Amino acid sequence: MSRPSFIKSRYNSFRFAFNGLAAVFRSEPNMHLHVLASIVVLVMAYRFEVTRVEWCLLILCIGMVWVAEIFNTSIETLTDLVSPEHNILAGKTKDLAAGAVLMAAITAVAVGLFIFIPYWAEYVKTEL
Ligand SMILES: Nc1ncnc2c1ncn2[C@@H]1O[C@H](COP(=O)(O)OP(=O)(O)OP(=O)(O)O)[C@@H](O)[C@H]1O
Repeated sequence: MSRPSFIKSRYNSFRFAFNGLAAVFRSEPNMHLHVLASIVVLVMAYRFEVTRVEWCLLILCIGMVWVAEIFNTSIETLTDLVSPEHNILAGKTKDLAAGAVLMAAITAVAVGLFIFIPYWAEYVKTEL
């Protein structure tokens, strides 16, 4: 059997990765919440004209939460495959993965508050 060309195999890698992204969006209600939160944050960042460094921090936080959720979904899927029956270690594995998402989300909220509180305070002072 001939090996696929370099370009074809790279193309397939990207296609599989996008399939994975699409699967998370289809199957995970939590991902819909992350997307909604990301849109709210990006709109606020645009509205308040945050600095270039603040844009970078916000985008990093959004990416961190999305990546954590995608890994969480991957770990849940693998755990269900390996241990469909009740098992303490399977439960611990899923709890750890969910804990990672929570930690990422808490970090993102903390960064968001540090960035936006001064803008909110300025808005309240000048507009209300
Ligand atoms: N096979 C199992 N053995 C033991 N406990 C399990 C098992 N599967 C799930 N659990 C427990 O139930 C919890 C929820 O598992 P579930 O697979 O429903 O995740 P989920 O609620 O869909 O997570 P998410 O909301 O992140 O998608 C786990 O965190 C774990 O504590």
